[in-house]
Order: sequence, then C-alpha cells, then structure tokens
Amino acid sequence: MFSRVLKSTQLCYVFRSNFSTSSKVDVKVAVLGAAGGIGQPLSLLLKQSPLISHLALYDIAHTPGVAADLSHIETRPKVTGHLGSEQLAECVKGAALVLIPAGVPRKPGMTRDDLFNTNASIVANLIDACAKNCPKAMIGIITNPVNSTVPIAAEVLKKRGVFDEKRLFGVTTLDVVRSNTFIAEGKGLDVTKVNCPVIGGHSGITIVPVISQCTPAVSFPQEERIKLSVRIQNAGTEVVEAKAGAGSATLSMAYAANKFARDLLEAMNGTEGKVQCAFVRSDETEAKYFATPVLLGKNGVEKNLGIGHLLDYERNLVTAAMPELIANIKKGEEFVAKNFK
Ligand SMILES: NC(=O)C1=CN([C@@H]2O[C@H](COP(=O)(O)OP(=O)(O)OC[C@H]3O[C@@H](n4cnc5c(N)ncnc54)[C@H](O)[C@@H]3O)[C@@H](O)[C@H]2O)C=CC1
Ligand SMILES: O=C([O-])CC(=O)C(=O)O
Repeated sequence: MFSRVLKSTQLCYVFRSNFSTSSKVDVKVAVLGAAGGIGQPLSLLLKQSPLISHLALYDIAHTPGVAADLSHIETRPKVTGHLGSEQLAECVKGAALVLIPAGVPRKPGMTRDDLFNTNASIVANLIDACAKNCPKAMIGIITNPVNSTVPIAAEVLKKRGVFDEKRLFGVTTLDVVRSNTFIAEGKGLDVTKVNCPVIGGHSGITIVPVISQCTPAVSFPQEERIKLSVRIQNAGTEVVEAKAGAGSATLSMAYAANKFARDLLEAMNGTEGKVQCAFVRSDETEAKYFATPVLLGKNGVEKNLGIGHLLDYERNLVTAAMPELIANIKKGEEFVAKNFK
C-alpha cells in the first residue's frame, strides 16, 4: 500500500509492507545519503535484514524513487523516503542506528582529505539533526575523510550535550574485508574463514593491517608482507583509478557497511561476542580516535579490545601513521570549533 503523508510543510513518501512482524522489536535504521553509489546498494542489503522494522532513507535527491523501488521487496522493513532538509528530522527521529554515506567521493589524483571542504559541513549538519532527533542512536560514519568526519561528529554531539563515545563509529570495515580477500587469495584459503584486523585510521598510511594477528595464522616473507600491506593501504585508490572519474568503492563498501551494521544490530539485540574493527574514541595511542577491534554490545562499544601484540614492522606502521592521523583529527575538531554554533 502506498500513502502520501502530509505533515505541515513536509511531504513524505511512506510505503507499508503487508507482512506482519509485530512479535519482533521495532528497530528503525536511517541511511543518510541513501540515493548515492553506496547508499542504494547498502539500503538494498539492509532491506533484507529481519532485525530492522523500519528503513528510513534520506538524501537531497531521488529518495522517493529509491524508497518506492525497495518497498516492493518482500522483506520485513517498512521503507520510507525523505527528501531535502525539511524531511531530515522525520527521517532520523527515533532511529536506533544511523548510517551516513552522504557526501562526495574521490576522483583520480585526489586524497581523502581533499574531500574535507565539501563533506565536513554535510556531516556536521546531518549529525546536528541526529543530536536533536535521535540523541541515543548508534551512528556509523562512512563519509570521507573518516579520520576527520568522526571527530567532527563527536564535536557536534558534544556541543549539543549528547555525545556518547560508545555510540559513534567510523566505519572502517572495508579495510578488513579487503585484507581478508587479499590474504585468502594469496594463501589459497577459504575467504569466509579469514579475519585480519586493520587498525589506525582510514586513509593511506594511516591504515595499518595487522597481518600477524590474522586468523587463521598466516606467514609471509617480509617483502611480500610489505607488498600486501601497501596494497591494503592503497586499495581505495585502486578502485578510484579503475573507475576513472566515476567515483570510488560503492558495492564493496555497501557490503562492508552492511556487515558492520548487521553485527551491531545483533549485538544491540543481545547477541554476545560480536567484534568489528571501527574508528572510535580511543586511549590506545596519542591519537584521540583510533581503529581497533571492538566488542559490540547493547550500548555500542562494550569493550575496546585494543591493539594487541604487533610485529616491529606493524609497530613502525603505527608510528608512521600518527602525524597524519593526529592532524586529520585536529582539523575536524577545529572545523566545528570555528564554524558550528
Ligand atoms: N568509509 C569508507 O570505507 C568509505 C567511504 N566512502 C565515502 O562515502 C561517501 C559517499 O560515497 P558515494 O556513495 O560513492 O558517493 P555518491 O556521490 O555516489 O553518493 C553520495 C550521496 O550523498 C548525497 N548527498 C550529498 N549531500 C548530501 C546532504 N547534505 N545530505 C544528504 N545526502 C547528501 C548525494 O545526493 C548522493 O546521493 C564519500 O565521501 C566516499 O569517499 C567511500 C568508500 C569507502
Ligand atoms: O578510496 C576512497 O576514496 C573511498 C574509500 O574510502 C575506500 O574505498 O576505502
């Protein structure tokens, strides 16, 4: 059934599923930037989750069409489309989880930091709406540069008095997904059984694969270990170059964000033992935010599992990452201090 709901100045497209799932808990998930290269496939994957009762899609363009399309799929979540800033509050209101892939992607020759000028204010404004309308929501930031957009989100939440460091995540799952894939390919392993943590940040040399902590244990001659680590660090650029101006990773990112969201939603639902690497508020190093494996729970980060034991080579990668990571974090914090009331 399709109904057009008019609320004061808002025109919101609501699609209701005919499937009754009233016995399950209501869980609303919002995707901000839902009509984009990541947003659409991510929303498709989320639409398949029995843990979600309502999937709310926000963008500045095309959400009515994306929502109409997804709403015909015979799965649990009700889908609503929200278009333009007047409909943002309604999209995020009551959300348990907000995923943010809104903003511009890289073109060949750009660094993730080159996206800062456009994406910083996009993220700040979206987070402001979350602070006002779903202050308890878990928030997963996908928008680059993640090393700066996560501190931006934290500072905006602090300004609004609702920052909870356990509920804010920079989504770095794609780095782990890539590591698992490349290691499995290199060693001829079943990729579904490979898990390699990636720590640090999410740009170039701030991405630190910890191959020595991979399960199952794998060993490489030093030269191969270096080559593999550099490939993981540059994997985003590999895709940007292959797409030749048509954007960056979208499908693999949607897969990764869905993997992260699924584990977080399961943990929020009471499943124990869910661990994902994520870029979170951290005391592990001198960088205020740092990706490590974290144990997920009902309230978000249950426990930061830390860096663990590193090889000298990996320890040197962490040391090399620090100046850029700290500068990226500071840049995000200063942006909010200067530009956000
Ligand atoms: N964390 C990670 O591992 C990864 C992050 N990314 C980042 O994700 C972001 C999105 O990438 P794509 O989906 O490929 O870009 P895209 O350009 O295909 O989609 C972005 C969407 O954001 C929307 N948008 C722009 N301003 C908005 C606003 N103020 N409010 C709501 N929506 C808005 C656009 O209308 C568009 O639909 C980029 O910053 C990219 O660098 C990409 C891949 C991996
Ligand atoms: O490389 C980019 O610009 C997009 C991204 O973060 C990734 O693919 O890891």
